[in-house]
Amino acid sequence: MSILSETPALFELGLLCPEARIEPVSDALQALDALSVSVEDADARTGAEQALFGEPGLPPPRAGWQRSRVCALFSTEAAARQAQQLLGVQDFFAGCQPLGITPVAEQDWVRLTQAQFAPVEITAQFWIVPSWHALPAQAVHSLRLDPGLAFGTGTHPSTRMCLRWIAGQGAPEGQPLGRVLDYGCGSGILALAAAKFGARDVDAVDIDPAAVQATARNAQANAVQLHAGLPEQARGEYQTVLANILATPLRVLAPLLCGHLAPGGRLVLAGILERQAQVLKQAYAPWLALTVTDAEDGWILMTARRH
Ligand SMILES: C[S@@+](CC[C@H](N)C(=O)[O-])C[C@H]1O[C@@H](n2cnc3c(N)ncnc32)[C@H](O)[C@@H]1O
Repeated sequence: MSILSETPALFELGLLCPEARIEPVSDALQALDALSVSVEDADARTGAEQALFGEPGLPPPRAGWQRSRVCALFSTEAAARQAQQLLGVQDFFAGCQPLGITPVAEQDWVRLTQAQFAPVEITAQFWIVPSWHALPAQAVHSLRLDPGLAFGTGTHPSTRMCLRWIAGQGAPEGQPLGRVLDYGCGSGILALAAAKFGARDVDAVDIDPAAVQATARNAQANAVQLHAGLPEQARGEYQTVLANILATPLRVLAPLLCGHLAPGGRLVLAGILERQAQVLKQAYAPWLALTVTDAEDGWILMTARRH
């Protein structure tokens, strides 16, 4: 298979739907054996384009746009045409409009997807590298991580800042990480990095069971020893507590995270926007004094030592 050959392999049914119809129409398309259903802003790249904001790790605030283009892929033209006919007679289709059925050239989806993920440079010597890429020649330290269901491939500024902080502990001015807790581990990327940079015992926890599984798989792929589990599996005191979540959960988690810090231990928080620094400082003030120690693209890293 080539990345783009001329053979039409699939058929795309396009529909224009108002926001209130997106969910029932998408559900019906899936029930009609669509191979995939995607939703886009029908007014994208026009003056009427609407932004849907969601902080990383959280779903967007709404199911779709005022006018959404819903695209469903079918394996045959007949299946796409039948789906269009069946949808056309449903009550919930009122206000929707078919945009037509178009053949989609056969593509090598795997290669196309892989091509979008390149190695990520954390420091000149520390790289996050997808499994299908060769290691960059200058990579002294590396983690093998593929994009998956759990957050954390090193492309987000918050993750990168945490990774830089961890890598800095391996530098001459750094300090041993000791026992490490990665709270909200996602793919396990911070826990894996901590293990690579000398942590002696690593616990990685997340409320999402898919993240726990991904962390265990990624640990195996990187030949790293760690304990992945749900939050209640964080036990006792740690010399390093890492939490890249978001400002609101981090505020709520202040007593819990500080309760896990050993005397002299260090707390590293990320997932925080510049304007949220003060709120976080106040929330943690009863236990320790957070300071901003790194910043990238409007996101900040906050760290503190427990006395
Ligand atoms: C932004 S991702 C960070 C993933 C990874 N640690 C990184 O640095 O890229 C945040 C993770 O925290 C998890 N999470 C959110 N709220 C949580 C909570 N209250 N307790 C534990 N994990 C939580 C989410 O499921 C998600 O996997």
